[in-house]
Amino acid sequence: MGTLILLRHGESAWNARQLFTGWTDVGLTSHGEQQAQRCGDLLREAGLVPDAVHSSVLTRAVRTADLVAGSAGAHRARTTAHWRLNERHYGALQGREKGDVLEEFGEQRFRLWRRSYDAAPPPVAEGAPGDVSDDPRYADVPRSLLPRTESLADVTARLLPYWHQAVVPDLRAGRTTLLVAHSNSLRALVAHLDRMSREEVPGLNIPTAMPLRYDLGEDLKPRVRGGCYLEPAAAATAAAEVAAEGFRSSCATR
Ligand SMILES: O=C(O)[C@H](O)COP(=O)(O)O
Repeated sequence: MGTLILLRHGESAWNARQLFTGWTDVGLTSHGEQQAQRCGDLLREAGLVPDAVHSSVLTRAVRTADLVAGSAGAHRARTTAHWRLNERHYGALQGREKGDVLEEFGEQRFRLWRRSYDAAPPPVAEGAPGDVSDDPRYADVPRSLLPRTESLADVTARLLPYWHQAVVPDLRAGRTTLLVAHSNSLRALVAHLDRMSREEVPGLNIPTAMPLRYDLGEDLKPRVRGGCYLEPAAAATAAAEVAAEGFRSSCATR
């Protein structure tokens, strides 16, 4: 089996402002671009130059994948972008500041919407910003499959067909396979690979631009549960920062 590298895109313009993003198509900040290039360097130094690259269709992931492949020297890698790897559709929360949502709805609801397995935020209304049914980028996707909100369970259900049909064959062919996606599409995949219980899922946070290596057996079971970050200490710090998003310190200024 080839090695799997999971990577959340570099910092996006809306990550920097702590806005719920979901399917909103925002670009990387210059810091995010640098992070992506550095990830490519890390992969090259670790001997993990990708043979195959999969990303979502959202610009922040596509751009990250390009930058990583470029700096890793993966010039012959086959790259594919697919909507099934997109971020979770964050429904009516898209565009809202995380701290404001926490303040308005309280911690319990905020945590439920953000980190539970089953709960979905309120959907966007038909035709409202965030409704992608008329977006030409998704013209080939049956309308019934295009979400207006999603729980992590919904993300898992739409992601797994792509995982089995497109990513697993690369791994079985022995390819080093880079999958560039998002906070919640990666949480869905990690929870699936690690066979996480519902109770474990809320504690899982994926930092931006931290390559996470998985070596899987023929049965697709990870050899090391949770995988191995190439930079474990930095990844743990960054994951704790992700978990704390929305919770403003008492001396924060707005
Ligand atoms: O879509 C988003 O808002 C970001 O990708 C992060 O999502 P998170 O708050 O669930 O980590």
